[in-house]
Amino acid sequence: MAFDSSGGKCVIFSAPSGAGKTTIVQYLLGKVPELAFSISACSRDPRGEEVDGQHYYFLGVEGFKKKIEEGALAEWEEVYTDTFYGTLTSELERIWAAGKTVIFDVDVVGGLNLKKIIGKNALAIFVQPPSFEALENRLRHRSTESEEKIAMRLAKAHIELDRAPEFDFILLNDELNRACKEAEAVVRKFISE
Ligand SMILES: Nc1ncnc2c1ncn2[C@@H]1O[C@H](COP(=O)(O)OP(=O)(O)OP(=O)(O)O)[C@@H](O)[C@H]1O
Ligand SMILES: Nc1nc2c(ncn2[C@@H]2O[C@H](COP(=O)(O)O)[C@@H](O)[C@H]2O)c(=O)[nH]1
Repeated sequence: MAFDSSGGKCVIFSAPSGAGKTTIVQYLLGKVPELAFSISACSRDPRGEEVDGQHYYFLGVEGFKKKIEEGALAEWEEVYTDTFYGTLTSELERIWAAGKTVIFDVDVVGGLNLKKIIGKNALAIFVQPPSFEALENRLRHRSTESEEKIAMRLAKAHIELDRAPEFDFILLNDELNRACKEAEAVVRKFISE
């Protein structure tokens, strides 16, 4: 579906699974009131404490495919086999209508697609883990995925790490507090420009 990408600003956080983008995005939402989170649609079931309409719109596979048919998604992807994720155009419109800057937590291909769609109104940030070993440890210690899913995410991470130079800014997430402060400074500057 075509939509007016000049309606407001966007900050996109992308990274391989486990790099820490959700942690940093949640920190920013607590610190920068001009930001509002783009709640993605997805086809998977809620995990742990996740709430429908807060963490994701949990549509199931059929519900998600219906949104594709309706042209309701600005971008979407089958991020892992049989699991669809995407950005509803209505989310962007809702947030921009409220006069806020959209903040995204999306995978690397989704982030680059959004950067292309939104153009100069987007700041695309790649969250870089300090090493591949650190990424693997973070994913394991989070204890949310099966071994099979961890292996799938790590295989994808190899390809995603090579795409870091295509982003506007590479944020090293070594020490979390330092990385959050740096992210906050970069985002505040972008919003004020
Ligand atoms: N700088 C850091 N040092 C150590 N642990 C961290 C750091 N940043 C995040 N973590 C931890 O690493 C794990 C992965 O972080 P997070 O869930 O934010 O990653 P993600 O990139 O959003 O992954 P996904 O794409 O799967 O949602 C979490 O348990 C988080 O607490
Ligand atoms: N292309 C998109 N990717 C998205 C979107 N929302 C989330 N994601 C990414 O999917 C994976 C898996 O997430 P998880 O919650 O199952 O761990 C992760 O990399 C997310 O960032 C989206 O709208 N579009």
